[in-house]
Amino acid sequence: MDAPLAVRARGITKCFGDVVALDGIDFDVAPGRIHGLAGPNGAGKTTLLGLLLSLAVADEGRLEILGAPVGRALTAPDGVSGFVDGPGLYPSLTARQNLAALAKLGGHPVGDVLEQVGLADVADDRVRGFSLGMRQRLGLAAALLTSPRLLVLDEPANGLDPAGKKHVHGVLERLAAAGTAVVLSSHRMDDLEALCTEVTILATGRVAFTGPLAELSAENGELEYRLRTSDPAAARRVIEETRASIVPPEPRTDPEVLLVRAKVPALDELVRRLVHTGVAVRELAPVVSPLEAAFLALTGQEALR
Ligand SMILES: Nc1ncnc2c1ncn2[C@@H]1O[C@H](COP(=O)(O)OP(=O)(O)OP(=O)(O)O)[C@@H](O)[C@H]1O
Repeated sequence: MDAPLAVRARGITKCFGDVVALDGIDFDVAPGRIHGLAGPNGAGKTTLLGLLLSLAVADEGRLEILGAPVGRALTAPDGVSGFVDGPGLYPSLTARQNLAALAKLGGHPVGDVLEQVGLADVADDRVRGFSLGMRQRLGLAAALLTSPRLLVLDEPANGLDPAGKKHVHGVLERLAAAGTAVVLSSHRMDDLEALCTEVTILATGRVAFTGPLAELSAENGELEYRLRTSDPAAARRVIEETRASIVPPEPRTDPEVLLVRAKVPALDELVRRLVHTGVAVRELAPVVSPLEAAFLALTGQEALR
């Protein structure tokens, strides 16, 4: 029999007084997937992650975690760990002491998880002196102590430098490859694109999109691209013969660069024609990534060029 879904949410609603933080949320996460949660400030991401960790209880709807219905108890089901609003750590204790305090609840050796998140060298330093990125990594280490089958992380890349981010992404990818489901929120669309195969986009407490990232790809809509060629005047003439269109330039746009709006098939046709005409393509890149474009469209926000 197939393993149960790590998360199955149907019609989840959560209010705080008059504020409807979540309004009929449906979404699924299968084992071994890294599922990204995106949405503007106040969209309900942290509230949803909190429900997955049993930090709060939904007002309405049905939530199943690792195949079992979630009741009203405010304790995370076995196999679930993570954090929202930053990891809870004791600043006066060292990294190792913080984990040792938590390890009483869990099974994984403290030294192993410190090694996994790249904090072995500072294991005996007090957390008070840790940077935001180091605290995030220590929070992840704490979540790994129990070898979770569902890992829930609110903005785990917050404060991480590029190397730290790469390291943390590697840890999460290895966990997912071993069958752990990871649900994480981020405001960085590039991080979500690098790490996740599926996303849920929330807008004012509702699901604007949930599913594979590939479904949000450029084929579903027109995107704007920066096009730099060896001959902008000739390129402009070629564009006019295709289904692509030229976007009027902003005053500060480099005159060598044309902004082109097109769907992927029209873009393919354009590149073929440019090459055929002897115009070299020196740069062709989306102004915003397909995920960011979808995010902005679905949440009613404007792209900045
Ligand atoms: N404990 C609470 N009491 C009252 N209102 C709350 C509480 N927690 C969340 N809210 C409200 O619920 C809505 C959703 O908040 P939530 O923190 O889940 O959004 P978010 O998507 O995580 O936002 P951000 O990106 O800013 O972290 C907001 O309107 C927020 O003000």
